Amino acid sequence: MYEKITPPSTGAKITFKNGEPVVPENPIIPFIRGDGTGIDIWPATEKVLDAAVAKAYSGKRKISWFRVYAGDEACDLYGTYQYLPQDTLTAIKEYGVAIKGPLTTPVGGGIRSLNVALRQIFDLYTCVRPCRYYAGTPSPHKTPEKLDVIVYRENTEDIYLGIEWKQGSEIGTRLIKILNEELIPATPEHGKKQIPLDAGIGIKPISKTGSQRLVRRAIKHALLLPKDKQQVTLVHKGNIMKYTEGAFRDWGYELATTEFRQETVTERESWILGNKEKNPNISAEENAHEIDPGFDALTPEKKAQIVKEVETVLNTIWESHGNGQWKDKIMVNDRIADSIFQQIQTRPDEYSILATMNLNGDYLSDAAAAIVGGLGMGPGANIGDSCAIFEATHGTAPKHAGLDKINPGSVILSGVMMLEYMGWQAAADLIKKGLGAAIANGQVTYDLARLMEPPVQPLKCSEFADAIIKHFG
Ligand SMILES: NC(=O)C1=CN([C@@H]2O[C@H](COP(=O)(O)OP(=O)(O)OC[C@H]3O[C@@H](n4cnc5c(N)ncnc54)[C@H](OP(=O)(O)O)[C@@H]3O)[C@@H](O)[C@H]2O)C=CC1
Ligand SMILES: O=C(O)CCC(=O)C(=O)O
Ligand SMILES: [Mg+2]
Repeated sequence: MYEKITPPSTGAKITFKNGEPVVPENPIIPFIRGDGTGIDIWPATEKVLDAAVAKAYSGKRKISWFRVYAGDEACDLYGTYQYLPQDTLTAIKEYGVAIKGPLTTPVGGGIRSLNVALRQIFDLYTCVRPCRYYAGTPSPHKTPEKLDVIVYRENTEDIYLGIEWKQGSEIGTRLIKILNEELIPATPEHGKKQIPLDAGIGIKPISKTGSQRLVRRAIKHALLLPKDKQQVTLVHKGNIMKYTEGAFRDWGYELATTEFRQETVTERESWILGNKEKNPNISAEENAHEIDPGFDALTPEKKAQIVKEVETVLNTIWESHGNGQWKDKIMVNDRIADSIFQQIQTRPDEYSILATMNLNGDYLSDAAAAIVGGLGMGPGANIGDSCAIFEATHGTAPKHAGLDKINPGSVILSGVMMLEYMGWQAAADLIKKGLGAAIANGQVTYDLARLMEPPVQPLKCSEFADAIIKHFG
């Protein structure tokens, strides 16, 4: 079955039932060490995860690690250009849950991202990246503790599908000509626009199915959060990209107000309901005026549309959501992408789950991680219906590779997410406790040490792992 790898001799497979993992006491879990700083981070992570599982379950549970290869390591073992060998794909498919270090992607040419390929091959359509603050973590922000968000990023489409043509390529030039000569002129809204003949071309597909399955998971997650965090914000640049990013927003609202009608309220609905609660005799027109500050300047058609929106909301959900009932529902709102980047800094406590398309989520998860201590503190998970691969938000950080210096926190916390996904909460809690205590004690790697006041002597990557284990208690 495998060409160059052998599964551990002990352990059993994780299986899936209705999209949920069924985990044996001794699961076999494939891991990819990763390029660059993977060489430092992975051993530290494995040590912490093993110690937590052993302590939490007194040796009754144990992970059997199965080393599989991708990236530079894979080329060393399997030969030139064998970046993602079939062995690795077979193992991940077979065992269902895996964890990986970062993998390098060259800029401007060369292979396409192996990280993205894994997400697409296994249809891991949800990328979950929580950004929360651990007490004592230094931050450039004054109130990092107010940020507690989870980026829910669509993980398989958008420009990450990787359908693009190089400037000057035969097909790219042909495509531009067809667009310029046939398709753009046939689309009146595009007027006389033309694409420069020396442009590179990329395709940005955003599908209704892809958007809604992501938002569905985000809403289901929100249902499990404490009441004050039950909110899903649809992040988009729909003012500019109307039929891709704007459609993502519209499909998100559509899903929320159909499949989850009893559980959700949209922000605009909450305003309409709130206005009627404050003034039971308010007319639909007055209500429309309140929810749209620019109402007076609108065209008659647009005004009529908003009045109709008010009437529809009151006719359809006043009974189930009115008289303050909406305050117990999941709030679904939306924010334009540039605005959310400043909002998570200026009003962090107003946000919870941020549902995004692929590119916006990629940017936003690094930005949010920076607020709570940097990329050394940014875990993640790629989740589908029958497979999950856990990995940090950050990349290979090549300049720090092999120095036993980098912060392993993000991959360790990705391991925590994996343990939680497996239902091994006691082990996950031990690691969170140990990590929090190490940080609060000033036992941190260089990235956090340099931000601390007064400055502390940084620990090595491996020493930080040991400090976490020591603080299990
Ligand atoms: N999922 C994946 O495997 C990903 C892979 N990549 C790939 O990684 C490669 C390098 O990308 P690059 O843009 O440099 O981004 P990186 O995330 O690898 O590193 C950028 C900087 O972030 C900081 N950083 C990263 N990881 C850590 C950590 N564990 N602890 C503390 N600080 C950290 C470092 O900052 P400082 O030096 O200031 O301390 C580092 O120089 C590229 O090939 C890219 O495609 C990128 C993202 C995700
Ligand atoms: O695959 C890569 O090289 C980069 C991907 C990335 O930045 C991410 O998923 O956050
Ligand atoms: Mg990224």
